[in-house]
Amino acid sequence: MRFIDDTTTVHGQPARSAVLLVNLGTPAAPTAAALRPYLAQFLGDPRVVEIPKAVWNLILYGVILPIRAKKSAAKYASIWTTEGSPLRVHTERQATLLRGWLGERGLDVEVAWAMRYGEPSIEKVLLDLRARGVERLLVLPLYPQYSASTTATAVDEVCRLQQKLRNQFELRFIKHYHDHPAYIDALAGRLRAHFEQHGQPDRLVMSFHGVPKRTLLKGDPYHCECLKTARLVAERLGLAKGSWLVTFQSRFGKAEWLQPYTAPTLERLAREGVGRVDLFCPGFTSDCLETLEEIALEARQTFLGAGGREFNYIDCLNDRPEWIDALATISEEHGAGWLHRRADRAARDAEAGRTRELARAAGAERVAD
Ligand SMILES: C=CC1=C(C)c2cc3[nH]c(cc4nc(cc5[nH]c(cc1n2)c(C)c5CCC(=O)O)C(CCC(=O)O)=C4C)c(C)c3C=C
Ligand SMILES: [Fe+2]
Ligand SMILES: [Fe+2]
Repeated sequence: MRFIDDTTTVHGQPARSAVLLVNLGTPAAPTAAALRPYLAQFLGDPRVVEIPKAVWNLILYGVILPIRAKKSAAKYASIWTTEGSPLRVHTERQATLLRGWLGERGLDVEVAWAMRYGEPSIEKVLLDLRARGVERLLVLPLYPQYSASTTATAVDEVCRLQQKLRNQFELRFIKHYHDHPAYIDALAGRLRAHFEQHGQPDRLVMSFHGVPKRTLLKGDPYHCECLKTARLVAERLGLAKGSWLVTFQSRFGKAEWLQPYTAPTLERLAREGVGRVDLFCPGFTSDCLETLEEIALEARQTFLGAGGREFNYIDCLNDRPEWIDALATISEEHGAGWLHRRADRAARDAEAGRTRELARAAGAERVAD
């Protein structure tokens, strides 16, 4: 048996740590050709669509992909930037900034980022970290609320690769941080800044990505975690009861998803005479197709078209300092006493030197230079 790290593992590298940010993934280009493989991988994941493979593959390849690839490509084209897909741009920026923040806290860690679907794949990034001597890996999915369709599949994928490594990582996973004070503070800070600039709306809508309702009935805690996040944010800001509500967006397929749905709720609010709605998506840590197109463009039209007077979309946390600080705090807490620190770097380097000598003496072929 040949393990996939057999060509990358070397002896005598200083032990290193890394934080791996994992996000959902995004197509490489806003075209139907790029959407097809991305959607096929995403919607072909049995954690995402829980329909028996034989049946689902017929529907996916026969009906969904031919239509959706084209439709979604047009939507992506409407939000694409000169730097690429917003989700990718924000995720990369978060990783770069987080590395600096962790360094300031005395940690000696790399920060890598990977996508569950598309590129850079978890496989590619893990092998790269392996080759560079990363030993301890803290996996931080960029989903504050745990769901089987997002967090669990990212964990599955890391574990699938771990099975293929001769020299495995020492792993820690962050399951969720939907109620972590640093995350709640970052959300509250984002909203406070918005209200200071624009005043208070008649209604604040906090819209989360939906999931099929049956996953809640089967025990997925996602719904409860979304509600808790929203309640804690409202409490932190002292929002009056009735001035805010939670909705769920991005429904896919015909089955019932978590309710209330975002778009029909906006229509109802407009019909009831609510003049100004501000909409925030606390579960999305980066702006992406689902916020920039579905909410900032489409939902706005829905609300205004139904008679609403003013609709303000509030940007996600993206690269806001409070958010990067929260990511640093969450990483530091989960990696306490475990993630390597700058202070012991020299000792680790010296130790690696001794290991190299012994490996050479034992005739090991691959030794770090
Ligand atoms: C059965 C289908 C889907 C489930 C379940 C689902 C859960 C889920 N998704 C996110 C976050 C994001 N989803 C995004 C895009 C997206 N989601 C689905 C379907 C399901 N999501 C599709 C088909 C797509 C692709 C676009 C489209 O064709 O509509 C994105 C944006 C990606 C981007 O490139 O910008 C995010 C982010 C969560 C958090 C979640 C469950 C909790
Ligand atoms: Fe989604
Ligand atoms: Fe959508």
